Amino acid sequence: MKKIIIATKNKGKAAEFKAFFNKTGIEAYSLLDVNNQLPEIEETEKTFEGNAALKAEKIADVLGVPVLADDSGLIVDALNGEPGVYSARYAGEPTNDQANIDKVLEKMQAISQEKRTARFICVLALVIPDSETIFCTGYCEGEISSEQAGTNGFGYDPIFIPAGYSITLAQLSSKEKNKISHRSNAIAQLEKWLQNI
Ligand SMILES: O=c1nc[nH]c2c1ncn2[C@H]1C[C@H](O)[C@@H](COP(=O)(O)OP(=O)(O)OP(=O)(O)O)O1
Ligand SMILES: [Mg+2]
Repeated sequence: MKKIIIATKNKGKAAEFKAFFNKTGIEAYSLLDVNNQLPEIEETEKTFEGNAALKAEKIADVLGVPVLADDSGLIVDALNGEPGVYSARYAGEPTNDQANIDKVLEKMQAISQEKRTARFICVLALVIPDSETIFCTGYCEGEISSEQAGTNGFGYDPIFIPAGYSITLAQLSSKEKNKISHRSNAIAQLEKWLQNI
């Protein structure tokens, strides 16, 4: 495979995928780089797998080339798994990272630090025309901070302290985040598939 489209409009995700594919010699483009008229995709499924497949398949149908999609989110134990599959629109649409962070912190105000366990999940769907869809899943364990800190990364990074650290993902460099993130764990599995394609 020489070229892949990442079916995302999220700049933060696109940058993380490009950093990875740069090292493999596969050219990676996100939907932010593609000029074609592409359909708006409504994420109507109730699972990460469902939405990842939906995003990859719709774009692959139009472009006819290999497409990788990422559906990801934050799972907070004390919130019964919320925001989960609805992470991007937790505080409503259009997506607003700061409003989402504020909503999580607000709902967790009364929860003590030892009960603030959480994890990020990343489900990747790789669609290669005329072949079966491949799924890979990665996790990053950690906890929700009491206050937001840091400006790197995107999404919920400013309130997520990865296990074994005392600072948030948004206080780590992109290189450090990419060593431990749910996305890089999922990509590590994908790499094994890519070697055989
Ligand atoms: O590494 C991460 N660091 C912080 N937050 C993250 C991360 N990974 C996912 N998240 C959050 C962002 C968004 O609130 C939701 C993903 O939603 P999700 O629909 O998969 O992505 P999206 O709508 O931003 O872009 P797109 O669908 O075009 O790929 O989880
Ligand atoms: Mg989305």
